[in-house]
Amino acid sequence: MSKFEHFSAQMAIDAVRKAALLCAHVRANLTADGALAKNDKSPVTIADYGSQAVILHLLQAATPDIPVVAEEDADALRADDNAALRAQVFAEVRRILPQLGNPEILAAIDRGNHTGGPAGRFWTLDPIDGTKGFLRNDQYAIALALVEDGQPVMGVLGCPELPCGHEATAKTGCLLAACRGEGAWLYPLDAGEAAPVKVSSTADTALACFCESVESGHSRHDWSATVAEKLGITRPSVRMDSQCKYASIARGDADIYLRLPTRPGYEEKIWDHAAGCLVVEEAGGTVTDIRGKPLDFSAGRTLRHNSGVVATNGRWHDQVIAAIQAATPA
Ligand SMILES: Nc1ncnc2c1ncn2[C@@H]1O[C@H](COP(=O)(O)O)[C@@H](OP(=O)(O)O)[C@H]1O
Ligand SMILES: [Mg+2]
Ligand SMILES: [Mg+2]
Ligand SMILES: [Mg+2]
Repeated sequence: MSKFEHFSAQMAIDAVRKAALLCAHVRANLTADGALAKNDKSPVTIADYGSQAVILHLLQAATPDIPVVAEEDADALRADDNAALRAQVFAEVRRILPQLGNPEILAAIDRGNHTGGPAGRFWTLDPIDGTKGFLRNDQYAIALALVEDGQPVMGVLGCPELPCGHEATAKTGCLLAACRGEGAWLYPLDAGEAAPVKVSSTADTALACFCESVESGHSRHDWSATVAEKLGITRPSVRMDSQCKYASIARGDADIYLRLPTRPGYEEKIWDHAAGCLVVEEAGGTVTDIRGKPLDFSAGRTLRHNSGVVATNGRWHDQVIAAIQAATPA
């Protein structure tokens, strides 16, 4: 791995940790006026904006020439109607980066407008993945990846509500990081030593544990139930918000992650998958779309050449793809 990648991985981990502090503080104090509905009706909160401001400011300082594809922009925050929410975003960001002025915070959020594409390097950020989970006090993730010539080469997943291990004493909050060709690593979210992670070695699909979105609007639960039946899986699915599902596959907690399209034409967003996909691949797993095609991060802000997502421990990925195809709803 190049010196640049080592440097950018350390910096990305540090940026995600800082954003996680902001998210935890917002969540502990969140009220109904801390969220807005975007044009597509999906929610966005003080913490989504704050996390994006913190990370994009730090990326600008460290890698000023690398553009960013991020989920949010500051348009709604600038509206007169949202003055109270805007003030809360400013206050939360300054708890983490006290020197930042209001215009710099808005400018940092707006740095995420790159179009992506096949050539060169860009960052992609989901400041909070699983905003609906965040609002429900369930799982959420902060996902940052570096994409080079259409391939994720470094990825960091901050998972503030995911326990760091299986022991009863395990701390809540972990972070997974991967660089292409270097494996995947698990860190405590706050600070501490890294340990390598590996996908499960479950050899029989019937014994697999599968996970999917909590939201039936994001992944078809009836379709996945039929797939599970075809694979002989008897355990019910584990429903979990956010890229914590990728973290679960990478750590071997679950064996299959199914994201089955709810409607034709929905294009998955690159920030919803880049970091998670690399972490799973580097932990030894396989990630494709529902037809078995690799995810194509070179097509812009979305995965428009793909449909849905399937991540597994890699042992019987083709069998899972075949079951999905055989169970395609009418
Ligand atoms: N119809 C749809 N199909 C698939 N994903 C969708 C979707 N509508 C929204 N999403 C994405 O689902 C993500 C959450 O995934 P999950 O259900 O696994 O928690 C959202 O990320 P955000 O929460 O960052 O907006 C959003 O980008
Ligand atoms: Mg969103
Ligand atoms: Mg997301
Ligand atoms: Mg998001």
